[in-house]
Amino acid sequence: MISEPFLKASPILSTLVSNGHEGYFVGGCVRDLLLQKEIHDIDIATSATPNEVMKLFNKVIPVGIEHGTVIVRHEGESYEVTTYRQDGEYTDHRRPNDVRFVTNLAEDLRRRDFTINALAMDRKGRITDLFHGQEDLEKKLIRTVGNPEERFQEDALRILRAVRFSSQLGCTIQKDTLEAMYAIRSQIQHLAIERITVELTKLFQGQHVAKAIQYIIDLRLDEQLPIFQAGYSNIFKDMKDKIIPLQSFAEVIAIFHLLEPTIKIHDWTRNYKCSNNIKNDALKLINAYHFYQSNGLNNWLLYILPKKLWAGWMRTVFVIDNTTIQHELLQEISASLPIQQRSQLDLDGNDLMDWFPHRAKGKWIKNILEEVEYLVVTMQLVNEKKLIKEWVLCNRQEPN
Ligand SMILES: Nc1ccn([C@@H]2O[C@H](COP(=O)(O)OP(=O)(O)OP(=O)(O)O)[C@@H](O)[C@H]2O)c(=O)n1
Ligand SMILES: [Mg+2]
Repeated sequence: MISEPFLKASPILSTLVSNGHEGYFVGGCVRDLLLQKEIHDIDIATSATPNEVMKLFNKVIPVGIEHGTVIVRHEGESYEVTTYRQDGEYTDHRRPNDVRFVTNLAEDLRRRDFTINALAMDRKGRITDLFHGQEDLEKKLIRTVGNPEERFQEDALRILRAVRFSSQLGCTIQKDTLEAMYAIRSQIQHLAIERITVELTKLFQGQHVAKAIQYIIDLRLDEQLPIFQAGYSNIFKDMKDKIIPLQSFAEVIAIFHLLEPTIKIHDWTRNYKCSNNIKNDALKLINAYHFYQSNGLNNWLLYILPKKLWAGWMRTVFVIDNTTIQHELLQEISASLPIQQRSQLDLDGNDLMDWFPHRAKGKWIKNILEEVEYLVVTMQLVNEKKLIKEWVLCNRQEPN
């Protein structure tokens, strides 16, 4: 029953227990174990106070003592060990205002969002399930622990989490939970945007993303999100029947933009506070998509599209055009490219200045380099300095 990552973490529970405290694996890791899904992080709940936890373990990082969380490092892994607690209200929509430590597991589980996330497991693999979480997992049902309105008022991110879990697990959202989500939905506007972006990323990665998008439309959740708020309800509706699981938020943005070209990539990345990596990847996906639209699959496309974006680009083309592109074809074209990057060109700025000694440095150098690069990549010119020189001297006597 207990799988490898739990075995690796179980000495932490043993240390807690042998020192007179309680310790359990809790939340998402127990849910994912029961679903036989890959476990990414293991969280531990304990009756020990943060100070007690810090005394018991050698390597600790006090990340959020006021919220009861200490990271314990063990055999190269990090584990969040959190004292049993009840959250106060989240008036800033990021963290609870105050946290009250409690002494028993039941009270800690009661403050959690959904029954499927309110499961605990001891080091022997025995499950504590006070709210029929296992039954709901089997029925694939998302249901809040206790009063749904209270749970969503405490943290409106849970509204998006419910939809995200429906995408990841294929769950249906229980009726009362769904009604509360609809009633409380305007609170989403006050959430920190970074938290929303994380949820949307996970939502689009889920195998059942189409189901999640239907919930977004039915509950009109998009009206609470940046940009969509301004009345772009077409975007989710347009993608509903075509969407497939996406890997990165760059693909999500690229698809949003292709469905609503009046909104630029940088509007999405600014509003959703994306990293430069996401922004650059989204721009590359879009450039490659437009180039493909006008020219089809050719050398230049493969030259401008980094290999790490191939899969995302193929998904983008599939969602927008319903066209499947064979990976082997991309592989074949890429392998046949005469150069992979500008530095492999048998020409640089110094060559050009030698060939045109009377011309002042200027934009013409960049223009010729780009032109030659395109000709070489598309096999219209051989990548040999002698031949490139001939071409340049014949064709580019006039500065441009
Ligand atoms: N707004 C939230 C966020 C988290 N939790 C509780 O804290 C646990 C851990 O939170 P987190 O790691 O953020 O989510 P997971 O459910 O573990 O999902 P993931 O697989 O994305 O980590 C959840 O299972 C849930 O019990 C909650 O009640 N309310
Ligand atoms: Mg987790």
